[in-house]
Amino acid sequence: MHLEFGGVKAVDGLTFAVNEGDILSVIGPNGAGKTSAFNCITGFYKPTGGSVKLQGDDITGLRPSAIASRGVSRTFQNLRLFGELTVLDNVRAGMHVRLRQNALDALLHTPRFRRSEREATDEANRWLDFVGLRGDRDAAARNLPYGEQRRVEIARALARGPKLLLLDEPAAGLNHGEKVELLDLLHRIGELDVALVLIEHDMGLVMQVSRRIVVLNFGREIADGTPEEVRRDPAVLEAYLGKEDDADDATTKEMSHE
Ligand SMILES: Nc1ncnc2c1ncn2[C@@H]1O[C@H](COP(=O)(O)OP(=O)(O)OP(=O)(O)O)[C@@H](O)[C@H]1O
Repeated sequence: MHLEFGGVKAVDGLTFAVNEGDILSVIGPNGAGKTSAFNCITGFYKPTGGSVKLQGDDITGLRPSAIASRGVSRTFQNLRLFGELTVLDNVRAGMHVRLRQNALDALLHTPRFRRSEREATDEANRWLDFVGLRGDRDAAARNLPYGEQRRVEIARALARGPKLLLLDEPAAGLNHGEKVELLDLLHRIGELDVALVLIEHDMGLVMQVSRRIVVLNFGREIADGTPEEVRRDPAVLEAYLGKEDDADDATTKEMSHE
């Protein structure tokens, strides 16, 4: 995949494949092109080269809503909940992509519509249980603490029933306890029929949760391997430390404390 803004190569030849049950992290220094890659996959940007395939179908350059309805869900680096809506409504909003309710049923509040609304509420509650939400589900989303809002965002993305789930810096802004809970949640998502891709700066979390890691630097893929392989890769050490000759231990420490 390639993406250029003017002369800037934001993504310069990234290739990876993920399968259901995979947990893949995309890491790299600030500005490496991670979010740009997510934006290409989800249709927010149109790649200037290459292609994005979902279960064999070419989805390159489709509109974000078309890509979402084919089973690609994401969260954002900065939360994008509907702040005025309740927590439950935020998650139910995620589900309408696939419920395809009939407008006439909705207008007339037919029994079929009421039943489908009840089922949607039950399912939204199950996803909120799954992500471990503790806060009030009938409160406006913006009134929840930050860490809880992040859980709601993940619940909303899961409620869409994705085949591919992209989480952009899910640990950002979380405290230690919340990160421990996130790690557990990510492992449980890994047991669903979902291909999970994370962008994450918290190297402790990345090393513990990922089955595979792709490393980007200046838009280029410089490594792709298991956490152990990537941790020892000289090109990765150089990208993070700016030089190659440091002892492994120093780098490992640096990466895990970022
Ligand atoms: N809309 C845009 N217009 C022009 N340049 C952009 C745009 N979005 C990103 N870039 C540039 O593309 C490059 C990659 O940015 P990107 O945000 O994808 O990096 P990142 O790896 O996600 O960084 P971070 O870890 O800081 O979020 C950077 O040089 C950035 O300045």
